[in-house]
Amino acid sequence: FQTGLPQPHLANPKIIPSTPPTPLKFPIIGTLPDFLLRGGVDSLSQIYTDMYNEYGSVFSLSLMGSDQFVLADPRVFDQVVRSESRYPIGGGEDVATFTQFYDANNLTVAKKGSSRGEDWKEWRSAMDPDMYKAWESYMPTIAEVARKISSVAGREVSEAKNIEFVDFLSRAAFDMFTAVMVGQSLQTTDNSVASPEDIEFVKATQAAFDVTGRLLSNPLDKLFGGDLYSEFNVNMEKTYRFANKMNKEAADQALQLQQETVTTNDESEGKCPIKGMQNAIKTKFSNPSFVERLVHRGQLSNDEIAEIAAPLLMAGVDTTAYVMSWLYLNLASNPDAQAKLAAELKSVLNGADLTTKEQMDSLPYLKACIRESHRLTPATVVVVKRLEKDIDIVVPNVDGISRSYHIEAGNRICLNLRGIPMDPKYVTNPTLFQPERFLPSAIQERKGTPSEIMDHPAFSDPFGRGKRRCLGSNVATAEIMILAARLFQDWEITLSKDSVKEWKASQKLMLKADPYPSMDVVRRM
Ligand code: HEM
Repeated sequence: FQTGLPQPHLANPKIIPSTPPTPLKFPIIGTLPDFLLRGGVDSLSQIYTDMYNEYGSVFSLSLMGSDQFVLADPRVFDQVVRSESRYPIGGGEDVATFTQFYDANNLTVAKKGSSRGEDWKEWRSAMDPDMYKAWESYMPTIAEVARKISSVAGREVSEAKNIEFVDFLSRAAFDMFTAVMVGQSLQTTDNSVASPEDIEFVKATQAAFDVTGRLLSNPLDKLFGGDLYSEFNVNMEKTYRFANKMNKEAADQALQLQQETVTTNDESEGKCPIKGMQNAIKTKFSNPSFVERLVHRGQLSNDEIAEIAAPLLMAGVDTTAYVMSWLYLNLASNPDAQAKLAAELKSVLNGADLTTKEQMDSLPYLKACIRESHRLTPATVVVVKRLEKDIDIVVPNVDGISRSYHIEAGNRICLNLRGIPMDPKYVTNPTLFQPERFLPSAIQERKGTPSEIMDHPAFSDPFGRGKRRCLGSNVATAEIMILAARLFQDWEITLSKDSVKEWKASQKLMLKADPYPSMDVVRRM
């Protein structure tokens, strides 16, 4: 790799059409034997590092009919992102458990989110304003929930030992996201108030999510996973029913309130409905929830708003929990980094909640911890794009020669998050958790050097690239930062003395430390 890569095009005679190196490939099972020999899904992280070390910047693998073309360089990967049409294919389309459930239950609006073409575009345009763009407005709500979560963390995890810290994080993700969605938190982190029905809801959602992960990532479960499909359906049904009811009640309430307010204002505003509506929104909904915003926007019916609850919860809760689980594991394993973070939080927030973007921007060490956690322990090993049309990918100047690779529509192109980010040529001491490498001064220092590649946006977060980038990326980032800002101001989070000392990154729907060590949550002095 070189910095400032030239960007040759295919007419350049120095570009050699090539095929990517790949392990021995068999009919139907593809490169599965090599994959299993390298350790299979339980060694996924290591496999992508090992293959990068063995094959270099480009290689391919093929698991049970699913071909992957794996790139190390984000600038090369961006050729795929730049070639996206108006309607790129999203990852959701491959999640068969969900799409089959939507089909079987005739859930047309939910299905649109993981489809493509105009259906997806219409769905995404209905969601974007109130989720992707309005993220900042949810910060105070999230901060209020984070405060409640933090107030019971020590009791629930360490004193009463009601719950392991990693499960506490999952429930925290639930509490925060339901508050964004319907305006009030389910408070599943607090055993003294959580209803058994709510806890059941969390468990069913996690179970559906985990089964989906096994079916998606384990090529053997894909073949022999009949029972897993029925396990998925049982849990998904529970989740769907609960989430649907939660959203429908919130939407109906919002609509009723809106109608009442409009009527009241009609009387005082001489029956001007627009003025009445504006007043309704100003007075009754000074900080509306996502569902209330959708109701006010009037693009979707209340039944449609209810239908999207389960898919969004599925997409938004456990994903956030997985990412947080690595962040807290890294900070518990590196007490010095945690102490520096606590010092930054104290000096910037001085006990206050994190409620504004300006505060967020004044917490460079917290941002660096999140960024470094994503480098060292990403929740997924690759960023994936499925091709809508054939493409010729040009990989410039490997061995002094540029190569082009013709990849056909329908195949997957991946950016390897375990290649360059773990390569000592680009990152010093890559196996260590060192947030300092992502402080603004360090980023500035590596400008113009080969290591600058680490600061490419495709490496910077786990939310994907291009038009199908995660709908909830901004809200999830806010949730992660706000909760960390609260918990690390209030508590010291450490690995329990008798806890396991080693774990591996095991593949569920995303990677999770397995076994996840026990943690203690002790009041910070
Ligand atoms: C840290 C937490 C999260 C991670 C790591 C994550 C990851 C991702 C990734 C990688 C994609 C892109 C898939 C693709 O390229 O097709 C995606 C899409 C999506 N995410 Fe997230 N996500 C997170 C949180 C959330 C939240 C909170 C929501 C709730 C709104 C959400 C809703 C979605 C939806 C609806 C899509 C599909 C977007 C589309 O196809 O247009 N995610 N997510």
